[in-house]
Amino acid sequence: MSKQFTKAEVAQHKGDKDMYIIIDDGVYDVTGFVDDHPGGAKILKRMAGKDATKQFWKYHGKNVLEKYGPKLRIGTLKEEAKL
Ligand code: HEM
Repeated sequence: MSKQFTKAEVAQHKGDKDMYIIIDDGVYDVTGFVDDHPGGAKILKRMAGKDATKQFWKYHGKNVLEKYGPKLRIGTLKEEAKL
């Protein structure tokens, strides 16, 4: 079973050497990828620790996640009670 993260846990990983982002229900470690990102490091760093679902699907298709997802995905977003 893949590791589960809360949004609060992901939010702690927003440093240059420790960078997670959320896309849909997946948590991705983009630390080693950020400098290779074809869209630039800056735009990706701005989403560090956050839910980048909307931004991701605005600029990329499913094929991008199929290609890079397996290498970068480290777990799943934990379902949290909605108040
Ligand atoms: C796991 C996360 C991500 C991966 C694997 C990824 C990967 C890529 C790839 C492969 C491309 C080139 C696309 C192509 O050649 O068609 C690209 C372009 C781009 N990405 Fe990302 N990306 C990620 C996250 C993000 C996020 C969160 C943003 C926005 C905040 C972003 C913004 C962009 C932009 C603006 C481009 C350039 C689009 C263009 O030239 O038309 N990316 N990305």
